[in-house]
Amino acid sequence: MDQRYDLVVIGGGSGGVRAARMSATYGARVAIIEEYRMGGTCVIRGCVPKKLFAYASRFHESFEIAESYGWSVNASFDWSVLKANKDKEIARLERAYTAGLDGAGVEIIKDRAVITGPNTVQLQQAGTTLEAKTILVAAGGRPFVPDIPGAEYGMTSNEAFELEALPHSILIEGGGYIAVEFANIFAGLGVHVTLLYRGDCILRGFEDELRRGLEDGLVRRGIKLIYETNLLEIRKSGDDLTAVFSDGIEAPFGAIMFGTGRRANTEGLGLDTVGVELNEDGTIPVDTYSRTTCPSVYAVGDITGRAALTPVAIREGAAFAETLFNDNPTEVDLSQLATAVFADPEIGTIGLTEKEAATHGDIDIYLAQFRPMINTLTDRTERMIFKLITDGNSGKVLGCHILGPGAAELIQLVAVPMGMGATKADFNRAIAVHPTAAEELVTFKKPTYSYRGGKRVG
Ligand SMILES: Cc1cc2nc3c(=O)[nH]c(=O)nc-3n(C[C@H](O)[C@H](O)[C@H](O)COP(=O)(O)OP(=O)(O)OC[C@H]3O[C@@H](n4cnc5c(N)ncnc54)[C@H](O)[C@@H]3O)c2cc1C
Ligand SMILES: NC(=O)c1ccc[n+]([C@@H]2O[C@H](COP(=O)([O-])OP(=O)(O)OC[C@H]3O[C@@H](n4cnc5c(N)ncnc54)[C@H](O)[C@@H]3O)[C@@H](O)[C@H]2O)c1
Repeated sequence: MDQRYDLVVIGGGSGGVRAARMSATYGARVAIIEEYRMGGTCVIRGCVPKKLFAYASRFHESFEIAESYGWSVNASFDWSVLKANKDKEIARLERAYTAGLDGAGVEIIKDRAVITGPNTVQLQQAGTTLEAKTILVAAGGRPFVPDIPGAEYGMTSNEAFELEALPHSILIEGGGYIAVEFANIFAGLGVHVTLLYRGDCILRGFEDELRRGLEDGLVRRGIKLIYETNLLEIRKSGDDLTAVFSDGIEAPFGAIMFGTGRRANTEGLGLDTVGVELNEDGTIPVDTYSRTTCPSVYAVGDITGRAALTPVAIREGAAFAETLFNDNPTEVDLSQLATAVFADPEIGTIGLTEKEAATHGDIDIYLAQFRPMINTLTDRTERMIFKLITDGNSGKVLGCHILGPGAAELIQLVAVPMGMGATKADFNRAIAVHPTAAEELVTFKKPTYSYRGGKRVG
């Protein structure tokens, strides 16, 4: 076999697959190397199975509301059915990803790759070496587990997707996306959940009202929150695990999960042999064309530490292929990123938070908090939140933050006018769709309050 390629891609996840497929479509001879399953984190043990589990966990709430609308529901839940159906769907997606690469003429290699030179990649099992004009590193990341005694008894999101049975209770450490989303999933499926976070409120960096609103939602769903505390040790005690906390308290749980962040898969990849510099956290610094410090080596996706989101990895992979194999230099603009937290209630967010915007000049804040209509026949007091942040002079929308049902879908659409530089007047030109929650975005008459000269007024 002739093993010389225009491009060798390391990692068959969101970024690598998109780059490989597009580059091959533009006529490049491409090989992609994947050591685990084609599709990577998002498809196999990230966004997709997580969202399927989130759907499963939400039926519980719907059944509760249903009674206020006259329905009687006698429901039970079987984890093994959900797990089997999830596995089937993930296997289908994996086949679809493989077929897409095949169809584009990409050579798929199942092995572990190590870079051995600026133009060579070694396959660890096969023991052979591939030659490539360009190497694209799209090897993603893996869960980070704090180094504490008994950490091996805990699990991460990887194992949470493969559980044979649900635990009776779970302690989840962390206050970010994964910890919060999994706390919701497990609670919605009937597990007693405790969320342990070292800070003073979940989702640091998100808009304050949304953090507090989601926190209320978690508590309402029976999730116990422990703040400003760390997990110091895990001990096995019979079928359970004992958690030892930094305040000296010990408590038993059916399972313990770490949602304590992720690290780039740069270790043992041979990057040092070709002079690719790394950031302190192990990610690969790249320029706006995804170039590393070695001219023949590029990097996209989570491994670059830009933004660990699937659509970002895909956009970076596509821009790489455009630049190198379609003679169309394309930079990736990550200045306005919409993102969602698939919890209950849901968060959708884009642009500057109030705190960030207030340091940029005069701004106006439009804030609405109300019970979503579906709750009105129920005794649920939970509120929906819409916050728009606009430039005090031009009216340009700088940030939009939504908490409540459908927030992820809503923020996707808000991202379009915001990308076009829309102002509040542009939003107001749209006639409301009634009765909807999102009509708030086009019917705000005047700011709820403002900042002038960095000080809050009104
Ligand atoms: C639980 C969870 C939920 C998530 N939910 C969302 C969400 O809802 N929305 C969202 O946008 N993002 C979400 N993400 C993030 C998203 O999954 C990642 O941003 C995305 O998968 C990154 O793609 P990537 O191509 O950079 O890397 P990956 O998808 O991680 O792919 C890297 C691949 O490289 C392989 N690999 C690594 N080293 C080697 C080697 N040496 N040789 C061969 N192969 C190698 C790995 O096996 C892996 O398949 C979630 C992540 C997790 C963990
Ligand atoms: N809905 C989505 O789009 C989605 C969902 C899941 C993951 N993701 C992506 O994956 C990335 C990783 O998610 P994540 O939740 O693992 O990371 P994260 O950075 O969002 O959260 C990590 C949490 O762990 C805590 N932590 C870190 N080190 C710790 C330690 N030593 N001890 C105790 N606590 C510690 C942090 O304070 C933080 O609260 C996210 O940043 C996001 O980009 C996105």
